[in-house]
Amino acid sequence: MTLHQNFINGDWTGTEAVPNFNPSDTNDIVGEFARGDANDVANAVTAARQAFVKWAHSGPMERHAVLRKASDEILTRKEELGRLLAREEGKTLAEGIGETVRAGQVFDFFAGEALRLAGETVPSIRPGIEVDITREPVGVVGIITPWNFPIAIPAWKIAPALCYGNTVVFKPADLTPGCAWAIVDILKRAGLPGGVLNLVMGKGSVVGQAMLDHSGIDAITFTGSVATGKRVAAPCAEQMRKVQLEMGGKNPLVVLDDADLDTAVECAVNGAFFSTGQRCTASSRLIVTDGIHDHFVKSVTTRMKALVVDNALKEGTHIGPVVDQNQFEQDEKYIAIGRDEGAHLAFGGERLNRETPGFFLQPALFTEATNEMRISREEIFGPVASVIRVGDYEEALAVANDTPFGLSAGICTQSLKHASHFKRNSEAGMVMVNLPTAGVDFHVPFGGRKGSSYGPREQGRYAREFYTTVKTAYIQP
Ligand SMILES: NC(=O)C1=CN([C@@H]2O[C@H](COP(=O)(O)OP(=O)(O)OC[C@H]3O[C@@H](n4cnc5c(N)ncnc54)[C@H](OP(=O)(O)O)[C@@H]3O)[C@@H](O)[C@H]2O)C=CC1
Ligand SMILES: O=C(O)CCC(=O)C(=O)O
Repeated sequence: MTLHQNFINGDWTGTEAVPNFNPSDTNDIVGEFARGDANDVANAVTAARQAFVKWAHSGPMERHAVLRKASDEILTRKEELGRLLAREEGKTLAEGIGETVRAGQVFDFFAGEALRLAGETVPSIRPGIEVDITREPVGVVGIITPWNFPIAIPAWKIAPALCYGNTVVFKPADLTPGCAWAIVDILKRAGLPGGVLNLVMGKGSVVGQAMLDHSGIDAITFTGSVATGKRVAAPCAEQMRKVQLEMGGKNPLVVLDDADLDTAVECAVNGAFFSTGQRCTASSRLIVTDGIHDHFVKSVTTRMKALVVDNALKEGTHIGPVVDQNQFEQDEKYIAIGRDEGAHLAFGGERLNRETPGFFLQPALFTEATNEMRISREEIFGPVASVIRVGDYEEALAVANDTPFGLSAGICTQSLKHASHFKRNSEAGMVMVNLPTAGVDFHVPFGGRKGSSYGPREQGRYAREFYTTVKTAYIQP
């Protein structure tokens, strides 16, 4: 089996390798991937610092060309890369291809942005002086990504980093190195100079920690759990470097009496269970008013019974496996906690046996849940959702906002008054009306409030707030 090596200073390197398993079929080894260490991180940082001198001053056309070529190749190979994604992460093939397309679109967007770099000239308050405001790259950016969007999240961090003239040390999740390796290989062949993008695969506790400890990294962008996010933030504050954290969610979907039932059910099922519920934007709290509650629960349950949970690569599968044994145990643990707390397991929650040995879990729906229960407050990150019954819109809004998180929030209603009020008063970074809480556009800001996010927004033009630093120059000609 081919060894997929790390990529440092323009060279493939590394001999120690570990197999990467398919969560739909643990007999299937996706590939052998190198595991780096602190020494590799040090070499990658040195290479990135050296390459920064030139890349920071590269012209917009050079950056545009590389990003554009990468986009073209990702889109051309979307079936193959989507299959790799589904095989290593467990999303269905359709979801894997969809995410690959999203990654291609992100590179295309930032290829365009590279041609739109601009500054401002403003008159000074002092006569005869000119003031220029320009943006410069931050330097060497450390990128640490999770397993749940193994091609889209690396894309929406790497593309803006390169677009704005930064160089990169990239550590993907240990569970999903295949997509990360493919993106780096594509960018190398797209003409990126050596050292501009360095890939160090391996464990967070080793490679990620070495990145946090290395003073040669100027900024760190991270997506993952709250616990790790806090570990990333602390040394960044200590060393006064820029940090951007995208973490968990406990996203509410409010369903009001006047909602269109079919729309509400689709939003709930898609938001809560698609991608096996492994999305930080998943709707894990379904907050439903009294009048529609019983119809809603019945219809969601009926819809859940029709979901096919099976091998991610099999045609007809709606829900793939949980990503690995650890996550499976976490999901099972929370299902037990929900029962112990007194919520009613209305459907699902059991392990499923399929033709291939994988981590298949029947999506679970709790009813009679309260917002105080741990299943309503802590991120489970699996196909588990709870229905919380409320009396009216005001109570629904209060419950929706009563959470340590604030990433995405949704409402299903036909009332413009309630939709507008919710849009204004929801304490979340993203609000959806008659749409699932998960599934976002690639060209607009992504991020949340409270415990969900820290630092500037990701994606779209707003990404430049993190990947650039502003310089104000005063000139007396
Ligand atoms: N909100 C979100 O988007 C996501 C949330 N999660 C949540 O996190 C839980 C655990 O998933 P997991 O992937 O382990 O999430 P983590 O937060 O542990 O991992 C995210 C990334 O951080 C790395 N990392 C881990 N420890 C350190 C460290 N000490 N220093 C620097 N980097 C580190 C990981 O490396 P490694 O390769 O070793 O994992 C991975 O690349 C999930 O059950 C879920 O609740 C997970 C993924 C995404
Ligand atoms: O819902 C989406 O489209 C994106 C979700 C995401 O980025 C995440 O789960 O980390």
